[in-house]
Amino acid sequence: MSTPVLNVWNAEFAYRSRKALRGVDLVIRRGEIYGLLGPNGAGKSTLIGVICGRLKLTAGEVALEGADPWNTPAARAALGLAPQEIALYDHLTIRENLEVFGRLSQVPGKRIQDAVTRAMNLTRTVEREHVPVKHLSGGYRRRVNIAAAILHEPRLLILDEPTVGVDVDAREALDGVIRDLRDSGVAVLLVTHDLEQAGALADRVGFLKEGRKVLEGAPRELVRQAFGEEMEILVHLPIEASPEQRTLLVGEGLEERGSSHIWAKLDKGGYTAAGQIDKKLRKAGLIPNEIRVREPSLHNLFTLVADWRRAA
Ligand SMILES: Nc1ncnc2c1ncn2[C@@H]1O[C@H](COP(=O)(O)OP(=O)(O)OP(=O)(O)O)[C@@H](O)[C@H]1O
Repeated sequence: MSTPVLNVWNAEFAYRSRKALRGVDLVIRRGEIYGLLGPNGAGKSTLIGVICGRLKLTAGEVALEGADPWNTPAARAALGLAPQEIALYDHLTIRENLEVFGRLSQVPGKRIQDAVTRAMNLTRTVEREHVPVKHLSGGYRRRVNIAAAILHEPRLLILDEPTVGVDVDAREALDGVIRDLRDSGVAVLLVTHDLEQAGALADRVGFLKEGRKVLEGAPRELVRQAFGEEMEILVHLPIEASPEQRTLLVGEGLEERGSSHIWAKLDKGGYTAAGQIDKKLRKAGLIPNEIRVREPSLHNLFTLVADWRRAA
C-alpha cells in the first residue's frame, strides 16, 4: 500500500469550551478518494481547518506529506482546496482566472501557461478556455473551481461540497474529473452531504458524529456489514395515505421517506416481502404506483448513524 499523504492522529480541537474534534484519526493515501461524511455540526469543517493549517490542534498530531501544516509552509503547499463557495472572477475567462490563481498559488511565472493547460485538461474545461466564467453553467464553474485548486499540483486535494449547484446531468462529468484526479495519483478528500456521490466515488468513507469518527470503510462493505441480507423496500403512493391507511403502512413496518408519498422499510424478505405488502395495500384500496426493492445504500447507513445520535 502506498505511503499516506495525510496522517491525523488523535486530533482534538475546541472552540473555547466547545469540543469540535474528540480524538479523530485519519489516513489518506495517494490515489485514494476518501469521503468525509457527517451531519451538520459533526466537525467536518473543523477537521478541514486543521488539515489546511488554519486551526491549531488542542491535542494530537497532523502530518501532510510528513510535516505539520500549522507551522510548515511546504506541507500547506502540498494541499489544494476547492472551497464550497465558488471563488472565480465572473468577468474573466477560464484561462484568465486560472492565470490569476496560478500566480496566487506560487506557480513560477514561466510555468503558469503549462500549469493552466494541464489543469484545464484534467478538469475537462479546455474547450471553453476563452469563455468568461459568467457564461458557464454551475457544473462547469465547479470544474473550473477545481482546476484553480490543482494548478500547483497538490498531493492532497480537498473538495468541499463539490455537487452544490451542479445539476444531475453535469454530475457525471464532475465525477469523471474526480476519478481522473484520483487516477493521476492525487489523494482526494471529498467532504459532502451528497451520499449518492460519496457512495459512487469514494474508495473509503468516514462518518463523523459529534467530533468522533464513528464508522469508516469501503461504502459497499460498510453497508453490507450494517444490513447483511436486508433489502430496502420502497413504496410509491399515488396519493397521500388516509389516517387508516397510514396505520396500515406503519403496521407493516414502513416509514415515510422524505415525502408523504414514499414509504420504505428494510426487510430480509426482499421481493417476497414486497409482494405481500403490495397485496395488503391493494386489499385496503391503496394501489401503489410502484414498489421497488433495492440494495441498501449509504443513505440507509446515514439514517442509522443519525439514530445512534438520537439514542445517545
Ligand atoms: N467559530 C466557531 N466558534 C464556536 N463554535 C464553533 C465554531 N465553528 C464551529 N463550531 C462548533 O463546532 C462544532 C463542529 O462544527 P463544524 O462546522 O466543524 O461541523 P460540520 O460538520 O462542518 O458542519 P456543517 O456540515 O454544518 O458544515 C459544532 O458544534 C459547531 O457549532
